[in-house]
Amino acid sequence: MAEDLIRMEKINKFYGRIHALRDVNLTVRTHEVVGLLGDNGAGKSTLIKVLSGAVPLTSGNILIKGRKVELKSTADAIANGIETIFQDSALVPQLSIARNLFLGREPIKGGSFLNRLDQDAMNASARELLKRVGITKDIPPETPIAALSGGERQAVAIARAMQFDSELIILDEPTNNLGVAETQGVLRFVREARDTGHSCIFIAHNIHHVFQVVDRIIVMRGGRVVADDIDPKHTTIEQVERIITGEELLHAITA
Ligand SMILES: Nc1ncnc2c1ncn2[C@@H]1O[C@H](COP(=O)(O)OP(=O)(O)OP(=O)(O)O)[C@@H](O)[C@H]1O
Repeated sequence: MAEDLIRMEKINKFYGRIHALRDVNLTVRTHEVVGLLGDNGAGKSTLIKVLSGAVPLTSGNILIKGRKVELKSTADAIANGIETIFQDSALVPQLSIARNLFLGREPIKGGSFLNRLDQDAMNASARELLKRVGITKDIPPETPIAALSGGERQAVAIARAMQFDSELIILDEPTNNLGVAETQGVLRFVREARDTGHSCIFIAHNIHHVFQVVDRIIVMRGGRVVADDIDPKHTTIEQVERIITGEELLHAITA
């Protein structure tokens, strides 16, 4: 049985008087893709922002492999192996694929008095990574991000997370605004990430996309987790829709 990678325990978040997260418990195991679903305002983004260090929690604990951590910034989360790909992904459009893959962590060559970016090393790694996430089209690593399609950008963002061996990759609406083929590409990258040992949290409004790729589904409503162990192989999309809207409560309320 896979071990727990992440445990969030009794997480509460207030934005002023708005109680956005209410005693939320969430577990992500190693080598697992979890789908996080819920209607607008359910608390998904807030939960992910807490886990990625982007917003502080009001109360509760976060444990990584059983060790309590404090995630005060996104840098803290990255240092703890958690990489988040937000909707408006943090890639820099003007810079090349290779530069974006290494942004902030560029390899340096030349010793102490001649520090400069090792462009060749970056390009070689970039080619390798693009192949790994399934971009088989010959896109040179020097290509600026601005010249890529939405799906290709998501692929670069996922490759970036895989590159630094993040144990948990969080994808916030990665298939938003993508065409059919591009969506399939992103779903393939997610599977590839899992098959190479990463865990993922996948947030999407499109339940069909979630069903194609996740091992387990968690549903939030009104700031709470209302179901956390939905097996997409044994549940229909319609049942999950009813849990999201509150018409059906198949599973025990966990919070
Ligand atoms: N920065 C903020 N300041 C005040 N309230 C906020 C802030 N961010 C979110 N909220 C509120 O917290 C609650 C949860 O919002 P959140 O964005 O986490 O939901 P969501 O499930 O991600 O929704 P969506 O699918 O629309 O992105 C909502 O009531 C929202 O209005």
